[in-house]
Amino acid sequence: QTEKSFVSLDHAHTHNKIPPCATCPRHGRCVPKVQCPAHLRPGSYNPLCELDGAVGVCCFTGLGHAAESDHISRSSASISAEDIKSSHSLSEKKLAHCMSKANKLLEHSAYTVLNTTHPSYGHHLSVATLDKRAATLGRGGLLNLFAAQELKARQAISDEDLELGLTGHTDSPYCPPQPTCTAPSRYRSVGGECNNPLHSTWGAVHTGYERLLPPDYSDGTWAMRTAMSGLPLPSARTVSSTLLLDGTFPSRTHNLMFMQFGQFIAHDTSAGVVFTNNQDEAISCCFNNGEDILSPELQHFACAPITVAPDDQFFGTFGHKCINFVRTQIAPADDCTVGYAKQMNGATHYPDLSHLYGSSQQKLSSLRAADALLKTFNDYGRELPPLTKRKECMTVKEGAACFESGDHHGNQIISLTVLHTIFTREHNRIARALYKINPFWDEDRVFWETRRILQAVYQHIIYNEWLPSLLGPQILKTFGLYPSAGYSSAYDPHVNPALSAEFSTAAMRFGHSVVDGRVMIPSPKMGGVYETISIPEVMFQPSRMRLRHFLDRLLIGLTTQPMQTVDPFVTEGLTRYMFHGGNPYGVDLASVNIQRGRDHGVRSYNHYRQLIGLPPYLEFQHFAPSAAQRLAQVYERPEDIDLWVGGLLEEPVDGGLVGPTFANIIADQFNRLKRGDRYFYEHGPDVNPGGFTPSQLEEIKKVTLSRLICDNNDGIELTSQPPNAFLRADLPGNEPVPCDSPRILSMDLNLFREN
Ligand code: HEM
Ligand SMILES: [Ca+2]
Repeated sequence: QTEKSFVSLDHAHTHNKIPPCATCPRHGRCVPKVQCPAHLRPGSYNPLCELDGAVGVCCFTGLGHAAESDHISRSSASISAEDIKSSHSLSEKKLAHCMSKANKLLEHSAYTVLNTTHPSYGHHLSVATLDKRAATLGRGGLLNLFAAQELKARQAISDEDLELGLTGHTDSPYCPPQPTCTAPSRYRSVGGECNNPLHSTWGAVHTGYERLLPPDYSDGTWAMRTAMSGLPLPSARTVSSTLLLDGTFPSRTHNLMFMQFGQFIAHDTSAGVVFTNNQDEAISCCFNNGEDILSPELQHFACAPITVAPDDQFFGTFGHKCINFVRTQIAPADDCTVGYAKQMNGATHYPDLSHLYGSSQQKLSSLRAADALLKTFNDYGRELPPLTKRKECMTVKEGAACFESGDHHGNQIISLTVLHTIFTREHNRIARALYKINPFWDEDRVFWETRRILQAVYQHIIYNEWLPSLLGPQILKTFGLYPSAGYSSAYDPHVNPALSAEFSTAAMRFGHSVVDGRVMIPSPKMGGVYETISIPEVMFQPSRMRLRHFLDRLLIGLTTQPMQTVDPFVTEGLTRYMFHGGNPYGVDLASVNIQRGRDHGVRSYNHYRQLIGLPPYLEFQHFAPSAAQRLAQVYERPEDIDLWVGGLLEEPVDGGLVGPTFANIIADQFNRLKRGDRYFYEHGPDVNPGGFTPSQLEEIKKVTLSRLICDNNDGIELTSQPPNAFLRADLPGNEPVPCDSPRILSMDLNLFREN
């Protein structure tokens, strides 16, 4: 009874027609609820307010979890020097113990190292980094975490302080090196440092994901989430196989290019870095390729294998009881404080094409060619990304091609490799043009100017084309995501742009639901379909890129073929056969997503409903009847439901593709990636050291993804494009037009002539 009345009360609160106050008292700011976690805290004072046609809350704490008064009264609470000293020495001991155990495991490599022919190796390739710096920082992150655990055990930090992040005066044993930021640079740094002059590491590579709500670790610091009852949660595989079935529901409006560009953005902004063993090899947590869970003595401390039930309809038939899963490394806090675990992002958080240019100077140098160009592989006149010598592909076939990229997973699926190709070619196209326009510029100048322009073009495509067709008009307005007429005045140096754990482990993974298990390769000249590819055949196997007609045909296919709708249906290409290579089974991405959310301590779905101002679902019956029964079959209580699962079950918001919970989490993220990025393309020279002139900005804003496709295809079969590259080509008004049509504008690079 009490629970029910809480729901209806909350409902009334959300749907108040006229918010009680239009302006906030006491210098509070009116923000969307998702950006003010304090409004959920008992006793917190956050009156409602009007926000561009939506209801927001007056916020006094910003994105911090703690209420205003907590900060003032408790952040200065000091912990005794004695406690800090012993926490440091104990954490050193604990780390040494972990490392020595990990070293011992090397002696049992037949069990503890993942076989490179196993499907999970493809998963490993997707989430490991080759950057040596990550390992050093990851070790520091662990050391600091162990210190926090020790302080908690001694009750020197209370559970609540830990949860609210009130450890500001607690020195950590490891302090990450700080970048030195000299005079503001006209160009974004490669690793994302020095964007914000006051917080030089905000948004930089190898820093932690932030969170919208305090974590739900079962020990308060790092242990995987458990059920409300304290029992283990249902196996991620059981949730996946019961709730996330295969099914084909093509979108009536959006095409596969929308899906593919989404993954492209995801890889730019998010690349969780998993632990590797002490020789940088892939860790195996399963026995004999999945026959069973590895015995605890042989498990690496970062193992969190997914249990497969014996009656599993798919993996059970192979006698599997285990899906490999390795946890994400922890990033040390840049202000040298201890606290709960924040996972490490191996990409720069900004959408800055770090997956094209790399997130380190070293990587960038390896990708650069002479004359300000990016290296390419000239395949009989067709420019492809450079071939890689690293073992990055899942095939050993003679003549197989595999390509380099700024990150390490440009080959994950061939349609992604296609976008890497288009952006590599666009870089080289712009660089060649700038050389002609500014013949006195040196090579470096041309390179960095080209990168600056291409990053702007790409951000414009995200904010002008991709987001609007994802989120619907109301959310775009509320979160200020529409491009402006001229410069934007949104920059706010107090906004941390870092990705949220909720965005990267759940909301942005809506994309896994829109993947189609089959990609049609049309045959434009003959009409009809030339080939239908089952997607696992082209994961880490991009050799078809070398076929003369392939790129053009796939580009046409991606704009023609509908994507799948956002719903609880995920193709078997991802849930059964992903990365199968030569094996009859692959990895289940849906269970990996669920396990990753638990690994990152993401709270359960209901917490985020409340965060965005919706009533929690306290009974399974609150969900659609088809889902309710299945949910009740696997979860003990509705309060246990994983965020990614709950989000996929929602009906889309008006004019958008995802439900309100994902829409708010995604909108918050892109709002912070705009307001918290000094180099955001629309920010003028008053704040942006790389700001464009008004007329240059006007040119940049003419560019669409269709323009990029028109300018960088092979010209063999592709001569026209739908004006909106993310909508189906058979949608009235979006029929393909010739590439020189005024409906697909070009930017005039002459505006970039230096006088
Ligand atoms: C096209 C086929 C795709 C494949 C094979 C694929 C595969 C994967 C894999 C293996 C991971 C790592 C999972 C983990 O260990 O946590 C991942 C992560 C992720 N995927 Fe996908 N994905 C695909 C498409 C997409 C799309 C279309 C989107 C978005 C629109 C997307 C968004 C993400 C995000 C945000 C992550 C988290 C990245 C990180 O921080 O590690 N993916 N995907
Ligand atoms: Ca980036």
